[in-house]
Amino acid sequence: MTALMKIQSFIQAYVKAIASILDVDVTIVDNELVRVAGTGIYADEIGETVTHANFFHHILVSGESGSIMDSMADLNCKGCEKRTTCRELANVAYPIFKEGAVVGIISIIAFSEGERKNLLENRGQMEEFLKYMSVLLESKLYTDEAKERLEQQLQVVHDAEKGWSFVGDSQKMKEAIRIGKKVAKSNSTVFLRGESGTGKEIMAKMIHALSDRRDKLMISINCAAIPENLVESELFGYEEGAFTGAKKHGSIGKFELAHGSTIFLDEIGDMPLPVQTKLLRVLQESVVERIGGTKPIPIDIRVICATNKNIEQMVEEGAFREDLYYRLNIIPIELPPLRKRKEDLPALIEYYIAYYNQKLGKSMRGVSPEALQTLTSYDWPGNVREMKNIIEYLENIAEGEIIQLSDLPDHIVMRSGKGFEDWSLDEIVEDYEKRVLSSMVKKGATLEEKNQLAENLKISRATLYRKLKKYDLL
Ligand SMILES: Nc1ncnc2c1ncn2[C@@H]1O[C@H](COP(=O)(O)OP(=O)(O)OP(=O)(O)O)[C@@H](O)[C@H]1O
Repeated sequence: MTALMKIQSFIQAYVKAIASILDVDVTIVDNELVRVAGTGIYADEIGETVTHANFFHHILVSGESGSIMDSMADLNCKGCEKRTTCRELANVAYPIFKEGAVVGIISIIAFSEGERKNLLENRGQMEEFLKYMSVLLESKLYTDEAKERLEQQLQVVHDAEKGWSFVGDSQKMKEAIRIGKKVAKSNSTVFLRGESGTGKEIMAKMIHALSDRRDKLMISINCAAIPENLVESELFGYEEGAFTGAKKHGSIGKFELAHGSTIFLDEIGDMPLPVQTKLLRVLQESVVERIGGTKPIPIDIRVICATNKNIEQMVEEGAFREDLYYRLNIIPIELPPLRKRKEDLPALIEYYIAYYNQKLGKSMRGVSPEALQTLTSYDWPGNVREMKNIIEYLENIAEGEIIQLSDLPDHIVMRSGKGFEDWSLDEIVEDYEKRVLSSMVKKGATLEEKNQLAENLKISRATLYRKLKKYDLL
C-alpha cells in the first residue's frame, strides 16, 4: 500500500474541505497514479488508476509543479486520444514529497469555463496554496508513520508480556508453530527438540497459553539445574521424616503443584535414571507418590518436555529409559537451529530492535545492508538467544540510528565465514579487507586517527585513503 493510500480517509476529508473553501475541485493521486481522493466527478473514481496521465507522470518523474491552462493546446496533452473528450479544461498540480521522493500529486482541476477562468486569474495563489497543502500532507505522513511505529513497538512489548511471541516466517518455523497450536488443546505429552536458544521454552509457554489449562500457572523445572540428589524430592515431594533434614509436615512436589495445569520439564535428558522410573509411573498411572509416602496421590497434569541432547543415542547407551522415551515422544516438535532458517533473521532483528528500543528508550531504525549480510553469514551457535543478546549489545553501543558493520562485535565479523563457493579469491580478500577496515575506522574518525591507523597497518596513508574510498568508508 502506498504511503498516501494508508491515510486515504484523512486525505479525502482534507480535499473535500479545500474544495468547499476554494470552490474548486481537487484530486490527489499517489505515485502509482491511483486516485487517492477527489471531489466533483472524481469522487466516484477513488481507488481507480488514472489513465491518460502524461501530465501527472511528468510531475512524478520531475518532482516539479506544473499546470495546464488549455488542455486542447497544451503540450502535455498532445497525442492523447482523449484530448477532445477530456473533462478537464485546466489543471494546476503540485508534487507531494516524503524524504525527498515524490509520493503523489495534489491538483486543482477546472471542469467548467468558469472554473478555468478562476484558475487562470488566481494561478499564482493556487500554486502557493497547493505547495502549502503538500507540505502539510508531508508532515501528516511523518506523524502517522511515527504513530504506526509506536503502535508496532507497543504490540511487540504486549506480545512479549504474554511470554510467547514467535517471530519467523520460514517454512520450518511455521510448521513447528502450526503443530504446537494444533496440539495445544489436547492433553498429550509434547516432546520439544532443538538446540539451546531455539525457542523450546517459548513454544512450551505458547502451548500452555493456548490450552484449556491456561488459567493455572505452568510449572517449569530445569532438570539440569537441580542437584541430582534433590531432583526426586523437588518433583515428587516428601512426607515428614522421609529423610534426615526433611521439613516438618513434609513438602509438596512440583507435580502436585502442577495439578490441573501443565508441567514443563526442561533438559529432560539430564534427569537421573531413578527419577526417570518414577516419572514413567506418573505418566502411566496419573498418580504421584511422595518420598516416604504410602498412598498414591491422583494428579491431572499435561507434560511438555524438552531437550537439546541426542536422546536416541542416550537410549542406546542406556542413559535414558527406552520405555520413558516412547512415552514422552508422543508429539515431537523440532525447533530448527537459526543457521538452517536464516530467512527468519531480518524479521527477528527488526523485532528485537523494536523490543530493545522500547525497553532501553532508544530509537534505532535498522541495520545497514553490509551489517545484515554479515549477520546472515554468521552461524549463530547460540541461536535466537545469542541473536537477541547481540541486538541488546548493539542498541547500547551503536552510535547512529542504523547498525553498521563496524558496530558488530569482532567475533561475529571474523566468524561469519559466508558461503564463498561462487567467489573468486580476489573477492574474498576484498570482502575481508573491507570488514577489517570498517571495524577499525569509526565514523567521523579524525585525520590523526586515520594516519595512526595507516601506521599500525604498516601501509602508506595514500593506500589507506584509496582503500577507504574504494569501500565507501571515508
Ligand atoms: N522464534 C522466536 N521469536 C522470538 N524470540 C525467540 C524465538 N525463538 C527464541 N526466542 C527468544 O530467544 C530466547 C531463548 O529462547 P528459549 O529460552 O525458548 O530457548 P530454548 O530452546 O528453551 O533454550 P534452552 O535449551 O537453552 O533452554 C528467549 O528470550 C526467546 O524469547
